[in-house]
Amino acid sequence: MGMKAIHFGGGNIGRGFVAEFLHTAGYEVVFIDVMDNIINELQNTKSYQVTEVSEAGETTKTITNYRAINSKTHEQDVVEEISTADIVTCAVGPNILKFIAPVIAKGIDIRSTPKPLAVIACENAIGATDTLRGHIESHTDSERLETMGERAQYANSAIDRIVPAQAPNSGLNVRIEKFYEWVVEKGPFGNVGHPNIPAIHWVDHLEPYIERKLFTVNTSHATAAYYGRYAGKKTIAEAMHDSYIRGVVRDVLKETASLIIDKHEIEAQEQQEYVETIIARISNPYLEDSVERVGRAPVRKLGRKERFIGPAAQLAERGMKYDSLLGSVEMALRFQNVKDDAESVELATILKENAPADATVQLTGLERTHPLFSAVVKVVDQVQSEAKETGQPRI
Ligand SMILES: NC(=O)C1=CN([C@@H]2O[C@H](COP(=O)(O)OP(=O)(O)OC[C@H]3O[C@@H](n4cnc5c(N)ncnc54)[C@H](O)[C@@H]3O)[C@@H](O)[C@H]2O)C=CC1
Ligand SMILES: O=P(O)(O)OC[C@H]1O[C@](O)(CO)[C@@H](O)[C@@H]1O
Repeated sequence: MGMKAIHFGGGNIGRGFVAEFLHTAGYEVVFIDVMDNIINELQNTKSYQVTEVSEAGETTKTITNYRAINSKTHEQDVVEEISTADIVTCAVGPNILKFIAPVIAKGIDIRSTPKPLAVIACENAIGATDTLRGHIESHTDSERLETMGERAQYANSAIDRIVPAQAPNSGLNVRIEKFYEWVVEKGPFGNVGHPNIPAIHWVDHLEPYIERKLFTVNTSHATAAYYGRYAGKKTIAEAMHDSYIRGVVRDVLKETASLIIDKHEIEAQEQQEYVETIIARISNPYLEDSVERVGRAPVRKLGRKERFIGPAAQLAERGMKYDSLLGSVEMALRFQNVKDDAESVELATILKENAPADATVQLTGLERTHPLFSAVVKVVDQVQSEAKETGQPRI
């Protein structure tokens, strides 16, 4: 029998990144989603196209050999597919992991195949597979936990590829950048060995890769989005074309680079080259990526281990400079009441209903005794005061 991958989330990264590389590696991909339109399209087509766009032109790949199941309406089918699969991946968003865990737990529990299932969460978050595993284990009978390792192995990953929102008439087809990076820890697979997926870079220690990625790509991208929206820019490319915003992004990246070089002993020259690649990537005018997509979910992005507070906290602990990152935090706090973004409404409510220190704790999870805490409280206070004066954040 051929290899089978179950992939949760038939969205942009699901179709344009994970499924592409699973398909190339020879897997049949079974997409699981909760959106009727995506499931229907996947069920009613035999192929879709992934087009890489860059100044060098366009390259198109055709993805075939997939099926799709709606987990909202056909949960038992999903459980059975998981029980005979080789790998489970997901790209649903870090906040959704808890919702997909129960069905994965049921599928793992009834497995009787000799090889354990490989589970790899593909989200923009540190330790996303660990988070998913925690939810799966909490939906597994305690007496079954001891033997879980015979049925499933869990590996964290870092994924990087810019997949903007797609044009409304594009159906399943996805336009993406050429660049990609998929790094996964290999230790958890032990003697069983990791899955054979050529696109994956297997490493012993993931932390340097995921921190470098999150604190360079995502920090700079989100900084451009929040400053860009504040300045009335529509796309990230437009924001990066603005010399002031470009300068701010560079200043922020100097701070995160100093952490990455100091903590992970990455050579300064290597980090500088990485930074230049990322600035070129996020400035790509062919991607038409909106500031709202890249800024989406500001509450998650202001989190303790996330792209701003994560590096700023570590810099503060080391007595190093972090004030440009605070500028990004300030702009993120102004991403309030944005259309179709529930977290931007939640952000506005939290800022409205709480004193600065309480709002800081609630949003960032920073400990009140942390060396970064008072600096963030000041920024929160500043944004709240503007709203009190004008009825809304300055924008
Ligand atoms: N778009 C990008 O450039 C990148 C995104 N990522 C990460 O990949 C993840 C997905 O992002 P996108 O693909 O851009 O988002 P998306 O919104 O295009 O796709 C998410 C998909 O998950 C589905 N979904 C939601 N709840 C579900 C559930 N309970 N069960 C099954 N499916 C469910 C949605 O219907 C949607 O199709 C996020 O964690 C994001 O941070 C990482 C790198 C790049
Ligand atoms: O939901 P998030 O964390 O913004 O994830 C999507 C982000 O990931 C990236 O693709 C980088 O890998 C950004 O382009 C994009 O904004």
